[in-house]
Amino acid sequence: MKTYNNPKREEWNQLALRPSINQQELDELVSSIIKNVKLNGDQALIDYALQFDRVALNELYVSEKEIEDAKNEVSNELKSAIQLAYANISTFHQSQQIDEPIIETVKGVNCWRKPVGIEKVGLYIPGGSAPLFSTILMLGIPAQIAGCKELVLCTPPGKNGKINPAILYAADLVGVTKIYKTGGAQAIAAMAVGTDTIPQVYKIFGPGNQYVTKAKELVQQMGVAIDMPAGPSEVLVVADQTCNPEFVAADLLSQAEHGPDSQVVLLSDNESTIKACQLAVERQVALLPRKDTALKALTNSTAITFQNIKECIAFSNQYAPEHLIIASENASQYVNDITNAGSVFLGNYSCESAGDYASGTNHTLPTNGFAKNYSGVSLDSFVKKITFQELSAEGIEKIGEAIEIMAEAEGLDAHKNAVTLRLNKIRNGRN
Ligand SMILES: NC(=O)c1ccc[n+]([C@@H]2O[C@H](COP(=O)([O-])OP(=O)(O)OC[C@H]3O[C@@H](n4cnc5c(N)ncnc54)[C@H](O)[C@@H]3O)[C@@H](O)[C@H]2O)c1
Ligand SMILES: N[C@H](CO)Cc1c[nH]c[nH+]1
Ligand SMILES: [Zn+2]
Repeated sequence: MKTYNNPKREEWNQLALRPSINQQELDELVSSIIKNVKLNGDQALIDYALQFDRVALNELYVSEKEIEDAKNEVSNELKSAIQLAYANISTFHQSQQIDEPIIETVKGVNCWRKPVGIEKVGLYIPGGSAPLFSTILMLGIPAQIAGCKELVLCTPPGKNGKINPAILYAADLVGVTKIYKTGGAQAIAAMAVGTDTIPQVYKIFGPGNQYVTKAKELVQQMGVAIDMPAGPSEVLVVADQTCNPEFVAADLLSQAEHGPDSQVVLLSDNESTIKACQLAVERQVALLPRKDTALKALTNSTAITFQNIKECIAFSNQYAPEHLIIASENASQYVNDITNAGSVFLGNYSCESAGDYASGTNHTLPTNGFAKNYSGVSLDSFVKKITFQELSAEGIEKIGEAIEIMAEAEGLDAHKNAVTLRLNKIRNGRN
C-alpha cells in the first residue's frame, strides 16, 4: 500500500489513481468481439468460451433438467442463507415502490407518471474468478418487483462446462426466464444484438470485469440501455482512533480479494491508526485462500493521513468510491458531508460484506469515480416511468392561449392549430 502523510490539496487527484488499463487496446478488443458476435452469433460465443474460459461447449442454453439437478446440489444451509438475503433485499426494494400522486397543475389539467417494468432485461452475472450468485438476488429481485416479463441471464461456464448450482438455484428463485453459458464482452454483445438462441433485450444490468464494463459502454451506441459502469470493486475506509483495526483490515481485504484490479483506500486523521490497520492487513492477508489476488490489489492501494476526518471525507468525495466505510463510533456526524459514494457503511459493525449479501441494499454499484453521477441499481433501474395527462375542456381553455402564443413564436402552426380547433369547438358550443 502506498502511504502518504498530509498531502497538499493540489496533489489529491494524483493519489489513489485507479489501476490504469490501455483504453485503446481494450476498445479495439471489445469492439472486435461485439462485431464477431453480431456476425457469427452463437458460434462466436462457443468459440470465445473455448478461447477465454477454456471450455468446449455444445450448447449455450441451460436446460430445465440442469436447473432441477442444481437444486439438489445446494446445501440446505446455503439455501437458508440465500432465503434470508432474498427476504431482506425484497423488503428494501419493495419499499422503493412509490405511487406518485395525480397532480392537477391547473383546474382541468391532470398529469401523472406510471412506472412500468422494462419488458426484456439482460442480467450479467460475473463468474470469472468467483460465481457471484449473490448478484442474481441484487438484479433479479428488483426485476421481479418491477414486473419485468423476460429475465435473460448470462454467466461464464465453469471449467466443467456447467454453471455453479447456487447460481441456478438463485436464478430459479427470482424467476429468471432463460439462462445461458456465456460470459465476458461476448455475453453483453449477445444480449444487445440477439443470436439464434439468446434473445435481444432492452436493457443490460450487472457488474463485471474490464471487458464486460467496456462492452456495456459500447453497446449503448447500438440502442440498448445499461444500468451503469459497475467494474472492479473498490472500498474506501475512513478510520479514526475509535475504529477496530482488525475490522478495518478485514473490510479492506474483502474488496481486495475480488480481483487484482480491485482498489482499496484507507484514510485517517492519525498515523497510528493507519499503522495499526496496515499491520492487521499484513497479518490477515497471509491467511486468505485468495492471498495472491488480494496482494496484487494491495499494490494498487493507498493509505493517507489527513489533518482531520472532515478532510478525509472531502478526499473521499473527490475519489467517489463504490463503497465508503466510516469506521468510527462517531460515524453519523459525517453523513451530511458525504456527497459522492455508491453505498455508505456507518460505524464499526457495518461491514461492507453486509451490503454485498444480506442487509437489503443493492451491491451493484458505480465504480471508477462514476459514483459522482450514477446511483447503484434499485427498483427504479428496472422501470421506465410513463407520463400521462388528461385535460378537460376547462383545462385546455385555461392553458390554450399560452400554448397558441408559444407555438406561433416557434413557427409551428400545426401545434397552434391543434389547440385553436378545440378552443373554437368549446366557444361555439357555448353560443
Ligand atoms: N461494481 C459492482 O457492483 C461489482 C459487483 C460485483 C463484482 N464486481 C466486479 O466484477 C468483476 C468480476 O470479474 P471476473 O473476471 O471475476 O468475472 P466476469 O464474469 O466479469 O469476467 C469473466 C469473463 O471475462 C472474459 N475474459 C477473461 N479474460 C479475457 C481476455 N483476456 N480477453 C477478453 N475477455 C476475457 C471471459 O469471457 C470470462 O468469461 C470483479 O472485478 C469484481 O470486483 C463489481
Ligand atoms: N463487493 C461486490 C461489489 O463490488 C459484490 C459482491 C458479491 N459477492 C461478494 N461481493
Ligand atoms: Zn464483495
